[in-house]
Parts: sequence; structure tokens; C-alpha cells
Amino acid sequence: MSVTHVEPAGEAGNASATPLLDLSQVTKRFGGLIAVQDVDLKIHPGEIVSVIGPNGAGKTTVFNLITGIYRPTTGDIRVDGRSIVGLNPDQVLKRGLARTFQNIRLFNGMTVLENVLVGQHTRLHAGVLGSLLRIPSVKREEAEARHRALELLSFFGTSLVERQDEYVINLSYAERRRVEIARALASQPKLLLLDEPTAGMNEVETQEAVKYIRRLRDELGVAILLIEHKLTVTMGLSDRIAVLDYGKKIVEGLPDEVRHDERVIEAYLGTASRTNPESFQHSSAPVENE
Ligand SMILES: Nc1ncnc2c1ncn2[C@@H]1O[C@H](COP(=O)(O)OP(=O)(O)OP(=O)(O)O)[C@@H](O)[C@H]1O
Repeated sequence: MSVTHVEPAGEAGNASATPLLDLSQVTKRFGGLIAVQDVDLKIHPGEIVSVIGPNGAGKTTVFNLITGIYRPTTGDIRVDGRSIVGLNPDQVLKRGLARTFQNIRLFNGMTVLENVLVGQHTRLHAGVLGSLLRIPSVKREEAEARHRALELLSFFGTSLVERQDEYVINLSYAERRRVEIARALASQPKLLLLDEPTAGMNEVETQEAVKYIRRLRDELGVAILLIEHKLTVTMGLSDRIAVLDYGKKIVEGLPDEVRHDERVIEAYLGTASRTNPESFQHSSAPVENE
């Protein structure tokens, strides 16, 4: 796969390098409601960063701001030093940011392979006319796209490759999550935003997801920004964790720092967690929904 490998973050010098993603004083208002307020967040190449916080803290809004679904009311969002404010989601994708959604968004009437092929649309050159006339260069491009899509599916082992012609609706929830990630990877992103990638998964599936998310970074060099509620996932995976509460970033630090921070315990964990820190869970864990 031709995704450039990038050294994992935390290396000396990273702090001074231009961040891959740089949110600066980002605020989003919906009428009188301030969903996100003055949030600063930097992600460097090869980092895995989690955004956590209670229900309604502003996590998904941050994702929607980064990916061009919403425009910040104030503040700036830069990718490799260039502002992306005002770009639409397709343009943001072309700048190297791909995402998955809290509720899986696949084309259920398409096969596994077709769903991943759709993810490559930003990289294909054939126009409508070329496709209709089936000119040789288009056929070649289609064959290459198919080859790349199968390569992406094989990142998750052989099962999705074997089921490439199956409609995604017939796959298990965990498998559909993988297809969604494969489709996001098809645009060759520098940064992948994963919105609750283990929601609705059992323990075994969750641990498998943790492994492949780490491999995305280690083997493909893709930086990852994660919204995730499960302690085992965020603590085990993240280089850094940013905590939102009522739209503001109240803490940012290493997993161990965040875990023991009083402000986080107050805001997110509630007093119950003082007696049981392992209960670092969302109060209403999301269930599978489409
Ligand atoms: N399009 C919108 N219009 C109005 N209010 C919105 C909109 N999107 C989000 N909000 C509000 O902004 C706040 C932050 O919502 P957001 O979905 O970002 O929180 P969250 O941290 O992702 O929550 P959860 O963990 O429950 O998914 C909430 O009060 C929400 O109701």
C-alpha cells in the first residue's frame, strides 16, 4: 500500500514541527448554545490522540468542524500549516483527512469491495465520458483501483477479501466497522478520525479493534484522532488524551495524567469512579444503530 510511513509521535523535535492538524481557539455556536469553546488541539504525524468527555461535551462537533461539516464560528483549523476553514467535506478529504462515523455509514446495497472502491473516488481521474466509453486508460485505472481496494481489505486479514462480493448488510457489525475503515483508508489519508470505533462491540471485538487501530499507525503511518468512551481503548492506545467538558478542553495529557486528574474525575467519571477508576465509561454506552 502506498501510504507513506511516518515515525510515531513523541519523538524529539515533533513538538516544534508544523502539526499535521492544528485547531486554534476554535469555537462553534448553535444559536445561543456554545457547543465548542476556544479549543486548541494539535496532532502530529504518527500520533494517536483521543478526545473524551461526557455526553454533549462537544466531541462530535469537533469532528464535524475538522471535517468541514460545520464551519467554526471563530478560530482556525490548519492542516500542514494551511487553513481548511471554509472547505467542504470533500475538499477536506482531499487534504488528507478521512473519517468514520459513530453510526456506520456504508452503502448497504453495495458489496464490500464496491464500498471500498467508492472511497477511492477522490483519487481517480476518469471522467464520466471516459467511464462510459470504457477507454483503455479507464479500464486500467479501474483494475488498479480494484487491486488497491483488495489490498486495503487484506489489512484486516483474509475474511473481508473472501467476502468481497458480499453485500455489507450481511456482515457482522464488527466487520462493517472494518469495511468503513478500509473505505476511509482508500483516500490515502494522513489523518484518520474515528468516531467511537468500538461502540457496540463485545470485549473480543474491541480488543481486535485496538490491535488494528494501532497497526494503522505503526504499519501505515496514519495519525489517528479518536472519540472513544472505553477506558481500555483510550488508555491503551493514546499518545495523548484531550478532555472536553461543556465544549471546553479542560485537560490534555498522557493517559496516566488524565486518568488521575481531579478535573476529569469530577467532570467525566463522577464520584462513583473514585472508588472504582475502572468504571471510566460512558454513562449510556452507545449501542449498535444504523
Ligand atoms: N447541529 C446542531 N444544532 C444544535 N445543537 C447542536 C448541534 N450539534 C450538536 N449540538 C449540541 O452541541 C452540544 C455538543 O454536542 P456533541 O454531539 O458534539 O457532543 P458529544 O460530546 O459528541 O456527545 P455524545 O458523547 O453524546 O455523542 C450538545 O449540547 C448538542 O446538543
